[in-house]
Amino acid sequence: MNHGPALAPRWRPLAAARPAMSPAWWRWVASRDSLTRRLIEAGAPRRFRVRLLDQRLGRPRRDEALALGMAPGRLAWRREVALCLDDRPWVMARSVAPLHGLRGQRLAGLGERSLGHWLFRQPGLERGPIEVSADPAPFHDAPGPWGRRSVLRHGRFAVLVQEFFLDDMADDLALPAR
Ligand SMILES: C=C(O[C@@H]1C=C(C(=O)O)C=C[C@H]1O)C(=O)O
Repeated sequence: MNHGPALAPRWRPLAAARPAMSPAWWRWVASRDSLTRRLIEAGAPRRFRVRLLDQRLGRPRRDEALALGMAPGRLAWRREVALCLDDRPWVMARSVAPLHGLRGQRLAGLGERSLGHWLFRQPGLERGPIEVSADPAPFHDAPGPWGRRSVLRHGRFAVLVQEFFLDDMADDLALPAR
């Protein structure tokens, strides 16, 4: 699902996006607990599944490196997934973790298990500020109302999680367009 270099999304603080956001979408975009869990609950009885699209070591995009405070030339672990309900993608997610924090972590073995499922069981997990974009995912061409990103940390481990909600999710849950 990679379409080569795409424009970086323009990110704004969550609060700046609020006036343009419906209360229904605000509840999704501003939530700070596990999105995986929320999708499973909201999607029931549909079956939740993580579809692994790409997972490899590589350089972060420039905007990603900046968000993580890492030098852009350094290697990071990158993972792109579609979070699906009954095989319909509802959210496209791309996660980027600097390699130097990865010691002892077993992310490569995650496969089609949810990153959030593992992450939110880690003690002392902290989530940084959420930023929002109305631009489409730069790694996938399905349209959607909102994207968001934040850095999650525990100990030396940091991961930038970027999640783009798709129009199909809005349709299935009868959410407003924005
Ligand atoms: C960060 C979470 O994990 C979700 C699962 C992901 C994965 O498996 O790669 C990526 C982004 C998430 O939305 C979460 O559940 O909040």
